Amino acid sequence: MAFAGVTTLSDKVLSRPIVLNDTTLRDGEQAPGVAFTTGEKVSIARALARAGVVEIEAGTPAMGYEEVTAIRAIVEAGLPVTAIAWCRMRPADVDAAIAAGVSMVNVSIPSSDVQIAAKLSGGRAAALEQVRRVVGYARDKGLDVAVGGEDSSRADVDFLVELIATAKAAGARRFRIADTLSVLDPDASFALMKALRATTDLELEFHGHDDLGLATANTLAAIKAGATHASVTVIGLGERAGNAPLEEVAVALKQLYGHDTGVVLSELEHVAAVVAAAAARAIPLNKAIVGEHVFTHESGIHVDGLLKDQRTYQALDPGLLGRANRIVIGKHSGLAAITSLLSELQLAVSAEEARTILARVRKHAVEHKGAVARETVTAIWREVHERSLLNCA
Ligand SMILES: CC(=O)SCCNC(=O)CCNC(=O)[C@H](O)C(C)(C)COP(=O)(O)OP(=O)(O)OC[C@H]1O[C@@H](n2cnc3c(N)ncnc32)[C@H](O)[C@@H]1OP(=O)(O)O
Ligand SMILES: O=C(O)CCC(=O)C(=O)O
Repeated sequence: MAFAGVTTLSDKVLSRPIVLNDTTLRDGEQAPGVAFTTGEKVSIARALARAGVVEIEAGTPAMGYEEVTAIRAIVEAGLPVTAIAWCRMRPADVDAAIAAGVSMVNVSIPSSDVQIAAKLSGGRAAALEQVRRVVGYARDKGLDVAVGGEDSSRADVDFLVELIATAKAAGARRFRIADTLSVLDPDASFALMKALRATTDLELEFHGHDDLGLATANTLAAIKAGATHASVTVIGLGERAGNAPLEEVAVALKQLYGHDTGVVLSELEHVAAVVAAAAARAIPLNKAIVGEHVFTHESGIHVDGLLKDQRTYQALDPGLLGRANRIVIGKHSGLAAITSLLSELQLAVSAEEARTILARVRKHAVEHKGAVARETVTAIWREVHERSLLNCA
């Protein structure tokens, strides 16, 4: 069966590698009330590695001994991932990252004037000096360095260009453009990334938040404009409304643009379950890609179409994700769904009986709020069928 995608990017854009940096264990854990044990952190890292994720932001060593120990346990698990530690722009944070055993740090610097004024002393010039000093310090210690531009989307663009150039001159390999407060839409994400891409050959990572429900769209736009890396979290776990979900970005890149990030799409449901359990968060039934209901159909017109040709109402192949279509019976069912189910159950039904059964099914769905179980449909069929046999006798 062929499932149609809409390819809007040229092969040239897609042929470069796009790396997803999963920050479930850092920004994801910053979600209110979420607190992973060391065991849970290692299990999540394992599930991510099994899913083909090659970079993870493993935590914030400056938090102290427990966090350093957890990050070290991930590093020592020997997984095929680069574990990155998140640090403030301070040598002491870099020392804590070294104690955690990582080979790469993301050292973060406030980049908007409002954050620089509130969180650092000395203004833009001091921020640039701090980048020179701390990036240089980390490089001298043998670490790979990414610089995180916190609140980049509210920063003055000329200053951002200066910050990126300073990071590069100090030895950083990557700069992260963070839409910390979700002030961008996809057009603005594209324009910002394109403008910055034109100024540097550093790796550029886009870090999108979902306060307006635009994190995935913004991330895709930034990738189209030249981002080499994208921050993601499993089920979008993260500060406030969360981050761009790993499963959405990986599947959208594959489905829309045919781009393979190396993420094993059939593992996404499992990794989502591992993270949801550790975070004590339920996955919404309609959560894109991994929600229980995203391949479930009830409406009569849709089910009739699907029974005739799956392409009518299914663009994303559930098989790509190791999942399958499901049809449920409910208030919105039509005759095609009812007769198809009864035929599958090998229960004979006349056209008139099917109409009566459908009316009873609808009433049951309204009275009991929810899909109507097969056993209930069978019981309704029995009553209706026996009554029509009696009427014929
Ligand atoms: C947008 C983001 O996601 S940013 C990442 C947020 N992550 C976290 O906060 C992780 C969890 N945080 C923590 O455990 C603690 O806040 C710690 C261990 C990091 C720091 O704890 P504390 O020393 O008690 O400081 P506290 O949290 O009260 O304040 C943060 C300090 O870091 C400073 N700071 C904030 N960002 C940066 C930065 N990028 N570079 C340097 N300093 C910074 C603040 O100005 C403040 O400094 P001050 O204490 O001199 O006023
Ligand atoms: O500075 C960074 O590394 C980004 C931090 C972050 O999580 C954010 O800004 O949303």
